[in-house]
Amino acid sequence: MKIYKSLDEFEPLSNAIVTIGTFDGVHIGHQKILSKLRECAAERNGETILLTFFPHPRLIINPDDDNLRLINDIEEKTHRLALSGIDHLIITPFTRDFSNQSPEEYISNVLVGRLGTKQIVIGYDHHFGKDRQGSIKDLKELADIYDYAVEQIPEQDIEDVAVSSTKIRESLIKGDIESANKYLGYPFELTGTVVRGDQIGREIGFPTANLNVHEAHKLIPAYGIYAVEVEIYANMPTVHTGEYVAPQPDRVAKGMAYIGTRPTVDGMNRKIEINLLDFKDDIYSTTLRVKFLRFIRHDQWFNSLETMQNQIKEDEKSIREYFGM
Ligand SMILES: Cc1cc2nc3c(=O)[nH]c(=O)nc-3n(C[C@H](O)[C@H](O)[C@H](O)COP(=O)(O)O)c2cc1C
Ligand SMILES: Nc1ncnc2c1ncn2[C@@H]1O[C@H](COP(=O)(O)OP(=O)(O)O)[C@@H](O)[C@H]1O
Repeated sequence: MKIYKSLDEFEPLSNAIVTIGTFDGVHIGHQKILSKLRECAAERNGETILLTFFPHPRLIINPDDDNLRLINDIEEKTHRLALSGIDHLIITPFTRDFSNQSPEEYISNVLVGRLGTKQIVIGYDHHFGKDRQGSIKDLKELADIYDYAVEQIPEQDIEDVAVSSTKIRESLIKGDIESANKYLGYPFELTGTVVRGDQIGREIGFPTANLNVHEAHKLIPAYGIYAVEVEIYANMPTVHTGEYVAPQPDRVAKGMAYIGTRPTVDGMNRKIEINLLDFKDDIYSTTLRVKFLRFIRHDQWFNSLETMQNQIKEDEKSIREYFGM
């Protein structure tokens, strides 16, 4: 997969098969659309393009909107799209100028002029251009003039996307990781940098890497303890222009993740902390990609560090059992 960080970097193709959208989650609903895209490209001997936006359009149109909760950060999404077999991924900044184009300007400048679209694979509810005035009707009306075909994604497939997104969000918020992962088709992930905490962890025999999640708008699962698999990257490259190279973790480990406010130590802010099993190295400043596999229990207040420590030992037992360790 080739990555472009703006439309300006892209040379129009002679046979572009295009879809457009945010694809947050790249879940099983999205997968169906992406396989449709690949099928269309195979039939026409074309190349697939996915046009997506970063930052998320809602943040540009509504900068005060604090309700956006993303299932993927941009690196996670890119990785998932690469696995889905997309040929060209264009991640274009969603600016006001971009969004102010009329529907026809958008079709002629972007779809035809910039991409070389020969077929657009899109849902009946897709809107584009100034004030979202453009619709699939405009795409169909202008198809002959601009010489491209429109493949409408069946309504049921669009419905499946909405259902999957909703189920994933609701499941994560409840801590139902198994359901979320079923709808994602892969384990839900958090990616972040290891920062310093209060150094209490090592005192109680459970050092915990404190995770500073990269994406400020990322959806964080329910407070509680989880069985996780962790990829450790000394340097995780950020998404850049050119051929996508999947980042290779320097190490992988299994562990227990804690999400909560640490009521036992009078914590105030939400923390995400990971204790890795059978591990004892300094990993400050590394990047962790944490894959959530199972919910173990809710966050709790304990009347002493010792009672909490005993409970954490029980958590460790359950998690080792889960992993068969
Ligand atoms: C498996 C696990 C379970 C935990 N459960 C709780 C809990 O139920 N209540 C709580 O207040 N803190 C809980 N913690 C968080 C600890 O309070 C925290 O790791 C400790 O204060 C160390 O913080 P530090 O990394 O900033 O030093 C848990 C941590 C782990 C690793
Ligand atoms: N098994 C382990 N799991 C997680 N972190 C570990 C482990 N062993 C050593 N460490 C290191 O210890 C740090 C966590 O220790 P801790 O006392 O909890 O300090 P802090 O409060 O700064 O997180 C981690 O950031 C990591 O560098």
